[in-house]
Amino acid sequence: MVSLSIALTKGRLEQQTTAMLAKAGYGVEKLQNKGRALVFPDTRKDIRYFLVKANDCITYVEHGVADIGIVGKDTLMEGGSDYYEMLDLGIGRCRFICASLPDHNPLTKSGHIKIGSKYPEVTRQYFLNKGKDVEIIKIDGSVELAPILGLCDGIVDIMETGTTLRENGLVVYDTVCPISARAIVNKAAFKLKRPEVMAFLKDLETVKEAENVK
Ligand SMILES: Nc1ncnc2c1ncn2[C@@H]1O[C@H](COP(=O)(O)OP(=O)(O)OP(=O)(O)O)[C@@H](O)[C@H]1O
Ligand SMILES: O=P(O)(O)OC[C@H]1O[C@H](OP(=O)(O)OP(=O)(O)O)[C@H](O)[C@@H]1O
Repeated sequence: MVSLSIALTKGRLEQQTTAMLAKAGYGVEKLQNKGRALVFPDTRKDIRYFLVKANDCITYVEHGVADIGIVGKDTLMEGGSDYYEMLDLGIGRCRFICASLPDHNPLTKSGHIKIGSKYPEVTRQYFLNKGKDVEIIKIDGSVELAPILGLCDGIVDIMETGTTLRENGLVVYDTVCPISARAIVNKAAFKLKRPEVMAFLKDLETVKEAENVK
């Protein structure tokens, strides 16, 4: 049996995660040159990686199929809690923002407001803390469209470069919180495979610190 199983989030985090693993000395060539395969043995260490959607990364870790998962803080904030969040990797940096059309600040609008988001729990918590009477409309993508078409008074979404908001004429009214990728660990694996888990996290932390020094 392999010593560690690691679930990696596919998509935007994939390339930065594999680059970090390569810098840490892991054998991720198969991940870097993949076709449609989903499971990848490390070519140097007793590790296997698999690529999953962000929400599924948490599920695999919670069920112990993955000992470790690499996933965005946005996904962790939205659901699941049966794992240990061990390390901020400092990659996949972006932020949650509240945005809308110019002169349509949902934060200063009185009474009932409608907010569109892919992240209903993050949105609920954010507006609850602000004491607003909010109705959340769950949207699965192209969230910026919703206030433009009048579906809602504003959105809570991820912003990285700001290009999507700008090109759609929306403005940021507030930053909810910063986001970056985290390493999460299965609770049983943390006890039963502690030396392997800690060695892996230490290797990634060393790369993160070296990058910060640059
Ligand atoms: N500009 C960005 N937009 C969205 N996510 C980003 C961005 N920059 C970094 N991320 C991080 O990358 C993770 C994966 O995002 P990605 O868009 O690839 O997958 P997704 O949210 O499942 O979307 P899709 O359903 O389009 O595949 C996010 O959860 C977030 O932590
Ligand atoms: O600030 P920017 O650099 O423009 O990035 C932010 C955009 O990227 C994400 O969408 P994504 O591309 O994942 O597509 P989606 O709308 O289908 O979620 C996010 O929801 C924003 O729309």
